[in-house]
Amino acid sequence: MTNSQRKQIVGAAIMDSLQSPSRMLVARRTAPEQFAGQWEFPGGKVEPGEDDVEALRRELREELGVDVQIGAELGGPDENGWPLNGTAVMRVWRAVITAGVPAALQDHDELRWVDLTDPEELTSLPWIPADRPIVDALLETLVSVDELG
Ligand SMILES: Nc1nc2c([nH]c(=O)n2[C@H]2C[C@H](O)[C@@H](COP(=O)(O)OP(=O)(O)OP(=O)(O)O)O2)c(=O)[nH]1
Repeated sequence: MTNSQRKQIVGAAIMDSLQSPSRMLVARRTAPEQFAGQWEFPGGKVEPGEDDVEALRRELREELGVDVQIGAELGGPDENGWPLNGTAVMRVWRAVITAGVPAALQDHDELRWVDLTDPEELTSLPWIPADRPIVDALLETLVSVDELG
């Protein structure tokens, strides 16, 4: 399957700080049935004609009611990010909230700020299975920043 046939999804790892993150905002999906009750990075599909980052800003406004500053991308194994299934791939950026208080306005029934200093708080959540490698990669980057002091 070529890149143009794959659905491009964008997601945000919303943290309390881009420089020294200690908490991340995660969201529990309500639909479709196969994902309901599972945790994810807020975001969604890029619409035709939309830029990826623009799409992420729109999704975060619609779903959570927040504006964000977008930080560095968490690069995945694919040039378009992280493969989700046979037909979709997701780019993920670190982000911080610049306006608004996040609320589960659409697509989610719970939001949670998880403590990144206790990785188990993050890894013990029932994530969408395709997100597990992304969560692991994110935790790895936090460890390496820590080790560098
Ligand atoms: N937002 C998001 N979607 C994910 C993640 N992991 C994962 O497999 N997905 C899948 C679930 C969906 O099949 C797809 C995202 O579609 P979506 O339903 O959130 O997109 P959308 O808000 O634009 O939805 P819609 O317009 O179709 O209602 O990617 C993740 O961490 N975040």
